[in-house]
Amino acid sequence: VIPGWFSEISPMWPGEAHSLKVEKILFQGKSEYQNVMVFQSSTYGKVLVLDGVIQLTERDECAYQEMITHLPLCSIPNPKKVLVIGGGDGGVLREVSRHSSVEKIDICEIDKMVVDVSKQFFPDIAVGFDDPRVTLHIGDGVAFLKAVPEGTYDAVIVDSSDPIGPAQELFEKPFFESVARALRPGGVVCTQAESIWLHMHIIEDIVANCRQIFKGSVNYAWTTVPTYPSGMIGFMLCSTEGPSVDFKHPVNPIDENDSQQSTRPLKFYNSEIHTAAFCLPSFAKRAIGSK
Ligand SMILES: NCCCCCc1nc2ccccc2[nH]1
Repeated sequence: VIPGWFSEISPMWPGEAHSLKVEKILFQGKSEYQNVMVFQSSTYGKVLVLDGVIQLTERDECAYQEMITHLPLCSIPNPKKVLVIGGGDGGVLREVSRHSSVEKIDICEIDKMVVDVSKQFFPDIAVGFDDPRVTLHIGDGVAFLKAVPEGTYDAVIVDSSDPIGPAQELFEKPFFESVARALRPGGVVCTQAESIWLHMHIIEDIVANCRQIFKGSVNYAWTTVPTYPSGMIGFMLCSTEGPSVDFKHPVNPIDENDSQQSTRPLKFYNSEIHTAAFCLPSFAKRAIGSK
């Protein structure tokens, strides 16, 4: 351990560790589910850490939040009802609320401490909770989805941490089946789907499960996030049987004159990077291969 530095050491990425210079530790706590820490970094703003794993930094969270939200929502013509599983920091809610067609946003986050800490230390991210369309449920997303009537949502966004910890079940087949049941025909899901550099086997298993469960499109996309291990993270984009969805070509662009564009313009997402996100290096195309 180097004094004044935080290193992200984990058995999920053996032999490597991204480090950030620490100015000051702002919060340390233990919730029912995990250790929670916030620190002021020297160059990436404030940082949220759960069980020693970096979840977001103020400087690069836009890349993750904007892509995980707009890749699905810009791929269908008129999203009305959206469910967020995880996402307790509020960043996905902030991005979903840019879509004026959306009438209802449900969010199910298991750890209340994540919500409270985000509101206290990351107000520009937790601003998402202020939207009147949002209903917050504190609980397990697996149980929440079992109680949801069939065909309720146009889109589900699974903004989870990694498979080791509270989010483990969100990477397993039964959960994907319950997501498919909760979506309307031609509905879409976007999940946090790890890195092709670190977790290709996990991704292959997820893709195989999704190909069995989602009879529409199944695509892997990715974005760069400097403070995530390997500097990138991927997304699984799937649609249910019904009106076809071409994830690679946004049919529902963010309307430029939407209220937030003037006060809070998009920092990362645009329609070109939407399409580019689905381009994969050859080793990943071979392993994931979509027709
Ligand atoms: N090693 C990559 C981790 C990716 C984390 C993404 C993430 N981490 C979260 C924590 C709380 C709420 C929503 C979150 N979304």
